[in-house]
Order: sequence, then C-alpha cells, then structure tokens
Amino acid sequence: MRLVFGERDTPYQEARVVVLPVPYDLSLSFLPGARRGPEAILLASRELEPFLLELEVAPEEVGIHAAEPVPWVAGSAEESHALIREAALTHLRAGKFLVALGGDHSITHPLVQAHREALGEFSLLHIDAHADLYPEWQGSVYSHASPFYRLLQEGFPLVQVGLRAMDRESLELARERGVGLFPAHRLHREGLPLREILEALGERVYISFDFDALDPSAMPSVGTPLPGGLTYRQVVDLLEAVFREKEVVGMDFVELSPNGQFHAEMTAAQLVYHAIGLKGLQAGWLEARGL
Ligand SMILES: N=C(N)NCCCCNCCCN
Ligand SMILES: [Mn+2]
Ligand SMILES: [Mn+2]
Repeated sequence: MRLVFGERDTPYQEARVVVLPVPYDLSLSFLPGARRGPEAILLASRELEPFLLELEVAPEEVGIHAAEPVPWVAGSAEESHALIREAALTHLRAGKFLVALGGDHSITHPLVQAHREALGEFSLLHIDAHADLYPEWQGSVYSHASPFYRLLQEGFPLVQVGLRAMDRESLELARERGVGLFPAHRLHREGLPLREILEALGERVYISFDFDALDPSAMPSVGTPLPGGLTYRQVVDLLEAVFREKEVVGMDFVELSPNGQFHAEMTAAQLVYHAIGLKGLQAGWLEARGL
C-alpha cells in the first residue's frame, strides 16, 4: 500500500474508490511520455491538502486505494486492452468506483467496455482538445486518436466538451450521429452552456478527461498541446454541475506527459482529487459541513 491523495492508506476491502494506474502509452501519435503520468499524479497527490476547501470535505474519507498498475503487452494493443478491461472488471465487480489514470487516450475504449459489462448502459462525457473520432490513425484502429470512433460504433451516446481540433470527416460523423458538440471557442465566447451540456447527457455518465482539454498555460505537460484551452475553473465548474445532477459511473484522466513542470502534476492530482470529492458528495459518502 502507499500514500495517495492525502495522508490515508485505505486497505482495498475498505476503499470505496480505486485509483487504477494504466501506464499504457503505445498509441501516442506525437510526444511520448504518458506512461509516466499515473505515477506522477500519485506522487503529487501526496502533497495535496486532504481537506478540500472549496467543497468543505476531505475526499480521502471516502476511502481511496491505489491499485497496482495494469501491465501491457509491448507488441499487441489488443492484448494490452484486454488486460485493461480485465483489471477494470475485477475492481468494478468488487463494487469499487474506478478512477483510471492514463496513459494515452486509447485506454478509454477497454475501460468503458468494462463499465458497460459491469454496470449496464450510460452516456459518455468526453472533455478534450481533440475529438478522437478517427476510424484509425497512423495505421492503427487502437490509436489514441480513435477511442471515441470505436465507442460511437458500439452505441454509446457521446457529448464532447473543449474541442479545438477535429478533421472535417469527424465533424460530419459527429453531427450525423447526434454527438453533443461543445467546442472550446463557443465556451470562451458564450461561457459554459451547463444546462445544454447536462440535457445532452443521460442520467448515468462516464467521464473521460484528457488533460490537453486544459489550456497549455494551465497544463503544459501533455503530448499534443493546443492553444485556446479551458481554464481549470471551467473544468471544475463543469464537473461540479455534472456530479450534482447525474450519476457518474466511472472516470478516467489521461494523457498527462510529465516534463519536469511539477505544477502541472499538482494540477492533475488536484483535479482528480476534486472529482473524487464530488463523487463522494454525489454518492452520499461525504457530507459538506459548513464552516
Ligand atoms: N492527441 C490526439 N488525439 N491527437 C490526434 C492527432 C490526430 C491528427 N492531428 C493532426 C495531424 C496533422 N498532420
Ligand atoms: Mn484525447
Ligand atoms: Mn487530446
């Protein structure tokens, strides 16, 4: 066991939340390094204040356990994805709420499949600079640019927030399939259309967060940065609204690529911890006591 997210080691049996490191990054298309993301977040998480002022709760009180990292098979994305699916299913069948840490965005496909197998149907909230709707990229259907194409094909309702890059075919596909599109330029011009986003989502939601959704000024440690990103506040306000009105069934946070800028790793850890606090409040595991 090791210290994560605050100062409390929670044994697996007692933990409600399992943080699952998934250091797979063989599907990246540009800068390498996302395999070091999970460990960097866990290391930074030890420096966080356990009590979260904004929520007036200590998310660690839900009981957080960091699982062993999921191994991968160097020559096979399919076998690596199977290992991810199996690891996620193990924890979900044990009744844990899963927070997966990537690793590249291709891991979301097996993670979401495992959540459907264990928990039934839900919609996807995808927060990212990139639509990741390519049928394949650089010759692979398992690219980090393709998970949401796969998931659309498998019938998941999809809402995408924070987009700054997609090709014309992906835009046509998204519109044809009724994807809820909320690109970053609209958010900057009009503010967060929270009501619209919430109406576009179902009652049960899986959240997939790509750290490059944040503007590089807030998150400089990602493999494919793009300008015009979201602020930390916009992301927190979006998450708070979703947790307040929806049942969040699972989450992943992907594409952190540590490059020596430790503030980025603290930002990543703080966001994950904040989201765990929101899940604790939504699920009734935590109660905010006014100061
Ligand atoms: N982080 C990601 N999802 N990146 C996807 C990259 C897809 C193609 N970018 C444009 C390539 C221009 N040659
Ligand atoms: Mn992505
Ligand atoms: Mn991205």
